[in-house]
Amino acid sequence: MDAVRIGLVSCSDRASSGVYADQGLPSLRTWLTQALRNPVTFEERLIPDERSAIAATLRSLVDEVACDLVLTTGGTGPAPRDVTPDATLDVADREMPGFGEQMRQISLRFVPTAILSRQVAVIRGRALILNLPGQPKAIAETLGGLEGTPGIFAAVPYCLDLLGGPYLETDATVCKAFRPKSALRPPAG
Ligand SMILES: Nc1ncnc2c1ncn2[C@@H]1O[C@H](COP(=O)(O)OP(=O)(O)OP(=O)(O)O)[C@@H](O)[C@H]1O
Ligand SMILES: Nc1nc2c(c(=O)[nH]1)N[C@H]1C(S)=C(S)[C@@H](COP(=O)(O)O)O[C@H]1N2
Repeated sequence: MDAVRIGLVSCSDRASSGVYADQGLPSLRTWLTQALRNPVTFEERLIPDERSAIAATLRSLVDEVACDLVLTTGGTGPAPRDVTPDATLDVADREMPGFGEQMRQISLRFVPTAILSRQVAVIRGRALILNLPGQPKAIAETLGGLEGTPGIFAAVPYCLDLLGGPYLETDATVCKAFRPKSALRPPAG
């Protein structure tokens, strides 16, 4: 099975300064560890809501650390210090608007304020970068979806195929990934 390197970035002034314990990185790591069958190396960063620091972290994770996928959490709202989507667009080669659209649709089933998230997804080089909201419970909600509505992670494996990345295999009880039949490989033992 292909090895995969995943960058996790928690953008939070209060968690990064120790006001509260960060729950963003553990929530991301837990969900991905349960969902993926591939051997995964996580690269974790906890940083304040500073646009230049977030952009530099994303560039480093993709260009130097060679992450195939990067997920951020936090800083997607309208408050002045919520700048994660802006920093993500700063490092983008191309936008993938479907991810943000689908996340807001899913989140609306949980909170009416879901539309306040400006979250984006972009491609940089051969990597996919996804913004998730800061509420720790929003991570499982948006990645995994809910009854009848697939979460956004269902589309990530095929997206990485198309970018020339590793072939991701998921545990279907956590996340049923979709690929066209022509892109399917026989399941690895
Ligand atoms: N990394 C995190 N770890 C734990 N809880 C968090 C984290 N980020 C957000 N939260 C929780 O979600 C709530 C809403 O998140 P939001 O991103 O609006 O935080 P914030 O008010 O911008 O502050 P900060 O950026 O300092 O976390 C916070 O009040 C906090 O309870
Ligand atoms: N699934 C989910 N999405 C959510 C939320 C949530 O609790 N669950 N909170 C919303 C709220 S209240 C805000 S302000 C935006 C932005 O949050 P952020 O600044 O923490 O990224 O995400 C929204 N999306």
